[in-house]
Amino acid sequence: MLNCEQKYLIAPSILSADFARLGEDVDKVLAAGADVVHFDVMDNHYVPNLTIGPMVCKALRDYGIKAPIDVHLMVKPVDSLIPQFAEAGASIITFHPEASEHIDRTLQLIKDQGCQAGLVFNPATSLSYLDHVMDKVDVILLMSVNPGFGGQSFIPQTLEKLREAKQRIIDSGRDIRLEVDGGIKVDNIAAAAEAGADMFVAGSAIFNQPNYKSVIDEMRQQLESIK
Ligand SMILES: O=C(CO)[C@@H](O)[C@H](O)COP(=O)(O)O
Ligand SMILES: [Fe+2]
Repeated sequence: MLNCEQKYLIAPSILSADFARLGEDVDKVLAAGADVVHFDVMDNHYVPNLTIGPMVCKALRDYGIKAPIDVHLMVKPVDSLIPQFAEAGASIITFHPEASEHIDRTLQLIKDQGCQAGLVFNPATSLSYLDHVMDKVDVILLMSVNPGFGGQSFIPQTLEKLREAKQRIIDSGRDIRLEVDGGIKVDNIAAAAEAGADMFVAGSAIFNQPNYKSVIDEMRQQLESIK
């Protein structure tokens, strides 16, 4: 599960990792200081790309990965995959509200499986989906790109949406993580944090550099600067 004590969490997206050596690469990024493994699941239906499923999540656990695994489901329908990911060792499962016929039921299903639950908002998806389910949400994930691919550019309007989501979290009085995903780099992570984010997904910014530790250290320095 997520470490609630730690103010900011860095979650490398393994979409940009070396799939031929996935266990080693995930070990390497965790040893470099990452907190959470962000695991992007795409079905070539809800999004135009096809990635990895529960077997790969289980393989990472069997390999010895102990860090929280944050499963970002970009699939439709979602419910049938939830027990499979919980069984495979997922810690957090998030899904897009447009991909579920019954959002409250899907959130409850995730929690019943012993995982933390979250909703994911595309750039043009309204936060009003949160209106009646704040009590069931552990994580709110705002996409700062359209889902489907790594390596896209951060959409600046996300900053205003992060502020709105943060206000909703404050108003709820609950301890909810605010995650941002897409185009996060050393030069914009502080702006996302200032707008309210406290969990940062970064794929290409970390895995496309030879020294993961230096990127993660620079990201933490940026976050330190706004404390
Ligand atoms: O969910 C997604 C894309 O749909 C993300 O998790 C990306 O994989 C992040 O990659 P970068 O934008 O950081 O390269
Ligand atoms: Fe993601």
